[in-house]
Amino acid sequence: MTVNTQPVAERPDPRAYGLPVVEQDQIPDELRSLVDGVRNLVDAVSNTEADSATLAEADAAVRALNDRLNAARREVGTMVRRTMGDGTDEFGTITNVVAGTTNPAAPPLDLEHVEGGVQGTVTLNTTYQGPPGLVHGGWIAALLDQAVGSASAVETSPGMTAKLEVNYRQPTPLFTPLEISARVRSTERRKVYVTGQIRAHGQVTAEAEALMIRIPMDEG
Ligand SMILES: CCCCC/C=C\C/C=C\C/C=C\C/C=C\CCCC(=O)SCCNC(=O)CCNC(=O)[C@H](O)C(C)(C)COP(=O)(O)OP(=O)(O)OC[C@H]1O[C@@H](n2cnc3c(N)ncnc32)[C@H](O)[C@@H]1OP(=O)(O)O
Repeated sequence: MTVNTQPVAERPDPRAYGLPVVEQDQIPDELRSLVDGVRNLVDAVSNTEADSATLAEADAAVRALNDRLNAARREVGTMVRRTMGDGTDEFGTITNVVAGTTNPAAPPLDLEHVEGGVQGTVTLNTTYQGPPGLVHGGWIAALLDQAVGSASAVETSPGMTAKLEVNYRQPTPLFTPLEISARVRSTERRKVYVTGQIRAHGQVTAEAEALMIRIPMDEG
């Protein structure tokens, strides 16, 4: 295996690309709590059988909140910097749909840097449902895409997914802790070959092979 782990200083700084950066630990607790509340709200709305009066009241309240929150919006492309458990810094798009800190549509997934890649656990509710009681295949691919991208970013430097092949081995259940992992297998110039897995109850339900292309360092 050829893995060229690069020091943090050699990784691209989003500011060089004109993107604003927010520090993860400066995101207000109130916003984190709101994100969690809205995530639960999406689940509640998706599944509610409340009466019309209750629905109308909820609709008006949500519309009023939208107006208030939209009065102060972040720039599209805002990045968040977080320091991982092992001291390495990682940049992510703040609203990333799979792992964005401020995105209520993102499942509560935290990928930690481990030897050779990343791993994390997530439990998905009906927001992510495809077949009855099971995770949607597109979301399985999205979780794996995020994991392989993150593994490549922490082991080498950030890049774009050029190719992602997903093998669906077993149905992936909702309401079950899913172990997500990804490892860099080899690198060749800007090409990074990564594999990823999702496990439920210790059994692989889906696996991926991906090719990431690292962002060129001399641009910005
Ligand atoms: C955007 C810049 C912001 C910078 C901010 C700084 C830090 C940010 C930190 C992290 C944030 C960045 C991303 C993380 C966010 C989310 C992660 C989730 C992952 C995704 O959700 S991401 C979206 C889906 N993804 C796409 O939307 C890609 C569309 N696509 C392209 O943007 C280009 O297509 C690209 C970039 C892939 C390559 O373009 P390119 O011009 O840079 O590279 P080039 O063509 O020179 O190829 C170089 C070598 O890769 C080989 N190669 C290229 N493509 C190949 C392929 N498909 N199959 C087999 N080999 C391939 C060539 O054959 C050559 O190989 P060789 O070295 O052997 O000659």
